[in-house]
Amino acid sequence: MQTLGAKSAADLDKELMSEDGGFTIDQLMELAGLSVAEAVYKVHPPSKGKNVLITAGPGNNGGDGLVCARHLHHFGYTPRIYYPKPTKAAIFTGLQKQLNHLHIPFLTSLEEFTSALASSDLVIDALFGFSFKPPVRAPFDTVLSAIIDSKKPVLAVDIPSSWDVEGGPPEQGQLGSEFMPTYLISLTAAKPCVQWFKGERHFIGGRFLSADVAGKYGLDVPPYEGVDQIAEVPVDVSVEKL
Ligand SMILES: NC(=O)C1=CN([C@@H]2O[C@H](COP(=O)(O)OP(=O)(O)OC[C@H]3O[C@@H](n4cnc5c(N)ncnc54)[C@H](O)[C@@H]3O)[C@@H](O)[C@H]2O)[C@@H](O)CC1
Ligand SMILES: [K+]
Repeated sequence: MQTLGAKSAADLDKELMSEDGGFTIDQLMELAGLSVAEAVYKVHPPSKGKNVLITAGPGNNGGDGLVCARHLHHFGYTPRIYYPKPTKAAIFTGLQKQLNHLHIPFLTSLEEFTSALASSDLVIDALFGFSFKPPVRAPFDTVLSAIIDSKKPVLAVDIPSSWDVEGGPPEQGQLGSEFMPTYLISLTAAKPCVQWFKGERHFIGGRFLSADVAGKYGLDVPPYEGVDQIAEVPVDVSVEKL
């Protein structure tokens, strides 16, 4: 599988959002969050349990989680969000307003989060993506530990939180070394750390890349079907870094 290394991923983002590329971050985040919600529907349709807990971090990975929560509501789920460090930039405050209008609860304390975790059917890990720098700092250390200890099924957004985009899980003994989400959705393209992913199912959400841009970065376009924003790809494959 071809994967985007840290530098290529950054270059691709820059290109997409350049004057010539024409995309905005709001658009890419919306597409990302929609892809995540579609992946939820594939791995865990509402008939398997509607309680989805979204854990959102302070950066754009967390923003993907917020967008996903909105779509999940419209897909018939009962999302709840733990967003302990809300970001003040307009894109995030706008998403929070949208969620408030839908009466989607933001859990306000660690106690509320812990209790919601116990009763959730699926957890969305939207804590950190490709800009994570170890080690995990408070309060997210407690959040990630609780998710791991809960043994609930987890769908990780873009990168399992605490993993390095190229290096994969942290060293033995560090928080996250034992973190193996059940499901993963890679956004735009898979990253090299997918070689350590041994969960059940892996999806790519990048059905907006032009053939020209995919070709320029050497990316294979996965087999998107129908109106799907996502395509499932095999787990446990060998990886080539672009
Ligand atoms: N083109 C893009 O840049 C897009 C990115 N998207 C998503 O955005 C992600 C990357 O977003 P960002 O670059 O904002 O960063 P991340 O969301 O990966 O994380 C960075 C944030 O986490 C904090 N942080 C980093 N290390 C930490 C640690 N050890 N303990 C506690 N906090 C820590 C930083 O202060 C920063 O607020 C991608 O993985 C993807 O999910 C999507 O929204 C779509 C478009
Ligand atoms: K994540």
